[in-house]
Amino acid sequence: MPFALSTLDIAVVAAAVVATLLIRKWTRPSYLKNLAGPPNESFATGHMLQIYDPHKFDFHEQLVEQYGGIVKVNGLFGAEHLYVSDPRALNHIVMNDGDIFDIRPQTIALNQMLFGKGLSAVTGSHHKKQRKALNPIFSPSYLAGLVPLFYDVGVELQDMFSSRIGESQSEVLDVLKLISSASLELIARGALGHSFGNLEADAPFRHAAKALMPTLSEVRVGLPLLPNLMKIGTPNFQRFLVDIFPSKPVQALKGLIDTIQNTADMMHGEHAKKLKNGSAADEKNMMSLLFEANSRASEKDRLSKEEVMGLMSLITFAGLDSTSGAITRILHNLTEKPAIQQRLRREIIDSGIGGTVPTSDELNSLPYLDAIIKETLRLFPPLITVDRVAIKDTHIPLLKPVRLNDGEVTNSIFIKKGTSLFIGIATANRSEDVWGPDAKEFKPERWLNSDTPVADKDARLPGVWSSVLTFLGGPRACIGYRFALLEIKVLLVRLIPNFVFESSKEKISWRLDAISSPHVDGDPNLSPRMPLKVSFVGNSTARSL
Ligand code: HEM
Repeated sequence: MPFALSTLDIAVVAAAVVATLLIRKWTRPSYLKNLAGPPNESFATGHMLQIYDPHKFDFHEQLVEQYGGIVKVNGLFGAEHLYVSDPRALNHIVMNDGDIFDIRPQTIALNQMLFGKGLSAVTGSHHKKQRKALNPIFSPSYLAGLVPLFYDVGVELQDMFSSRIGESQSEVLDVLKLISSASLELIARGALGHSFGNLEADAPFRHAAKALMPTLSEVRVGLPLLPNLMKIGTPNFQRFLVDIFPSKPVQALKGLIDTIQNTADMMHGEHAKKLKNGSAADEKNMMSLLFEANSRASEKDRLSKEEVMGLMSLITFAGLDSTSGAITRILHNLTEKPAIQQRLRREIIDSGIGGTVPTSDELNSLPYLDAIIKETLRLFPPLITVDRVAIKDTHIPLLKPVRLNDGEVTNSIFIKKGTSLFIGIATANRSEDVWGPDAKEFKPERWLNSDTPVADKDARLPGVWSSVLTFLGGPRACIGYRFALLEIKVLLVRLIPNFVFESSKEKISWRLDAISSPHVDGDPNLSPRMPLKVSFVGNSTARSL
């Protein structure tokens, strides 16, 4: 008789996993009981529903305002976590003790399930090996050579805007949709050496890319159980469990993962073929260089096929919604501040940059554009928190002492191995201790006078870029931040001098999911959208700028 599991069997396994978790939590005394934090409202969900509530950034801000730069919050079934935004503590967690605070097993399991064995699903020496292999292809000099390729996509995007507006001179367009297709094509051509055709071509991978984040939002509640469930049986058995799991979003996710993995497999095949027939060296894209270097690497440094495929999928998805969301956020912000939009347009037009293929130095020579990007990404980081777990006991110092529940004031906290924490990227980026009393205001000018306009040098954040935490810092800093900045600049340099962006009648709210995305208020559809009124910059306007 073939082996088969009923829904009841699955429920029993899930209940056993939950019971094990509960017993572990109940029998372990809390060493954090003296640290202040909000009262626990639910034993089952702790503060997780508030922390992950995509509409409640207020909760994050209140944590910091009420309890300070390090706060105890509750996780599922009585678990305790820390929420950290104190700059000195963050320097330790992200930089000095960067190897002690790594990604949590849940997150690693999820990343591995989605993208395979790329950077964000590996730790320790595997992680170091992959970073070493990727550093050359994310270097400023290599990326500078990709600008013409980025520029071609920028021109295609501009054409797409123009054709949509057509004769009418102005039209409400879903700006996010257009920018996302440009972003995907830009990663495909620049990073993967592949093209999904013109920006509007229909491709299964395009659908998967668009659907992944909304589908993940639907299954998010079950994700903390993932690492335990992934320990059950062989990969084939786990696959079987997923196949029979009676849930529409889980089945949708399975289909998306298959598309992602099949596409990575297909691209791996294309590159391996080019390497074999000697044409890889003629290609100008990041993966060709990686394949070539990997073929020459010593056995100890060489990446396996599984790792390379994992990296291809990860790079595509890590760079997609984050960067297209960032560009869309910049445009949204500019609709609310027409004078700033006008001043930016004038800077780009007067510089003459963008009419022909710019160099990366030219793109970096526009101070107001730079300031707007920095200020938008500081105030609105696409990832508002990331999570970590301490893999050793350690102490972390604080810039601002906190008062413990017993009344004592302390300027350092002991952290025990196994403690999970949230790094408050957005709360640190908006901290008055770091940026001064106007920290929460949108003021691009603050960047015109200084590269690091912090109020207190000791309060500098450990960010890899401009002392903001948006791309994190330390061993797990975003490896693609220069790619993202170049992409943002190339696309804005094509769009801003040619189009005026204004609000449409629809009200937009940003959902703070794993990656923030814009949604139309009252829209029952979970898919993100950003309708904006877009008009041609008239000749008279251009002259008057
Ligand atoms: C505005 C755009 C972007 C933002 C805000 C952003 C932000 C981040 C952050 C905060 C992390 C750390 C996540 C963690 O450790 O939990 C990260 C990691 C990563 N990012 Fe980005 N990213 C952006 C664009 C890109 C692009 C364009 C690429 C690739 C082309 C990319 C590739 C990666 C990769 C591979 C990692 C994993 C690094 C590691 O674990 O060592 N990102 N990113």
